Amino acid sequence: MLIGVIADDFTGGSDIANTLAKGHAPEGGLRTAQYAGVPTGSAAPGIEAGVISLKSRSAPVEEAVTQSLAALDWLTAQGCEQIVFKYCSTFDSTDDGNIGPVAEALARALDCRGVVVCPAFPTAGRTVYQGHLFVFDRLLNESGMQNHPLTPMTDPDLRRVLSAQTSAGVGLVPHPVVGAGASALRKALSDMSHSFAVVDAISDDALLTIGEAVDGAALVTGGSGIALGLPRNFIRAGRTQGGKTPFAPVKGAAAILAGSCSGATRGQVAHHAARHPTLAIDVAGVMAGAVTVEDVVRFVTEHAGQAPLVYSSGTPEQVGTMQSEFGREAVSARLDALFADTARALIAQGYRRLVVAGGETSGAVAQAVCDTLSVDAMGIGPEIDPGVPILNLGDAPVLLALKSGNFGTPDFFGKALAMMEHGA
Ligand SMILES: Nc1ncnc2c1ncn2[C@@H]1O[C@H](COP(=O)(O)OP(=O)(O)O)[C@@H](O)[C@H]1O
Ligand SMILES: O=C(O)[C@@H](O)C(=O)COP(=O)(O)O
Repeated sequence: MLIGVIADDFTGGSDIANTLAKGHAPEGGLRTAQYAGVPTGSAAPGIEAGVISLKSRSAPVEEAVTQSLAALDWLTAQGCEQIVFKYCSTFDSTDDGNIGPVAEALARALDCRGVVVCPAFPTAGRTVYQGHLFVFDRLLNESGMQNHPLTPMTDPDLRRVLSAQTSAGVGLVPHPVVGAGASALRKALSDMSHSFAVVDAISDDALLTIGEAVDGAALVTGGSGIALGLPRNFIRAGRTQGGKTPFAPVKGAAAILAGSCSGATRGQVAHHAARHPTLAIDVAGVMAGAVTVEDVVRFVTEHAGQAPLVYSSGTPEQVGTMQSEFGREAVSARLDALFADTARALIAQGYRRLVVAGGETSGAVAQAVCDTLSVDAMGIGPEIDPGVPILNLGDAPVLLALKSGNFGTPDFFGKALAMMEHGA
């Protein structure tokens, strides 16, 4: 294995696995696998990039650090020469962490300084300029992310956000230096006295420059965009040939599960609900024990073949009401468990295609599917929308799409199921 990724959630893991598998034309990508948690055995032969997806984004700090270091150990044991710490392109974190503490622990373990911090993903509208994170034309704190149920982002200055999470120093490599090319950037990084360098990137060209500049660096951190230029370093050095991963479409029972409350998901829910059977979960009913897994599974199976959707997604006001009544963690834990148990039951009944919206939700569902099928590795298929590939699991196989809350066009759910059935 050449590149090892530690992703702080499952949608983020499939986002960067997609980037590594696709690579950049003309070279193509690496043979990539995504893992649900730290695998117990060794990687399958021939895997060149391994992405370990953790559920560490909103875990307690110590747990996030421990999980990440365990992931580092496994990836190092597989021979990885470069480690990427993948966090969200909207830098989702709390005041305590976990981006700062995890990045600091990895930098210490790998003895690195001037480590790149760059969540930019221009294709999805995320750019970094003068150390500030934009989502399309809005600063992060005005993008909707200030209302996130678990990790509200209220400051767009990444230096300030990261500095609040770690005692390690945070510097900036501004746009003009990146624009001057890979050698100038490499020099700026090696001259950096701080542990971390927030690096501006407002285009894919900037990400490719960063990729070239970090050739040989033991640790890089960022969103999925940071991986854009990494496969070609290994391909150009003759370490691998690169190319495209083959994919076999799957017919069979399908369902859509949405626990994300992000703006894009709520639009996708409205779009799909106007055309297909849809169950809006009564969140207070779930908390009171009045709405059960059996109710949800019954709804899905009664509408088999009609692309049924089950969602808990609510507006910031609805989320706020539930959280103040029942507690933030308690609501999330109950809903995540409801979706996971639903997925477990559906897979046991032979469902072959699941589309899931939301990072926490996807983590819970993908883990349940992996457990049910007794697998921990997922193959990477074609990209449905930027940052969201089809994943394949097990021998049958089962296909999954793990959609980040804010990704995808309004017709994403139907498009994902169609692509799973007919191919790209
Ligand atoms: N109606 C709701 N009220 C409160 N919390 C909710 C509601 N619906 C979902 N949640 C919780 O909000 C969190 C959304 O996070 P996530 O699944 O990561 O979505 P995103 O990708 O949009 O961040 C989940 O933990 C989910 O269980
Ligand atoms: O970088 C991104 O935006 C995504 O890969 C990601 O991490 C999404 O997280 P969720 O919004 O929680 O799904």
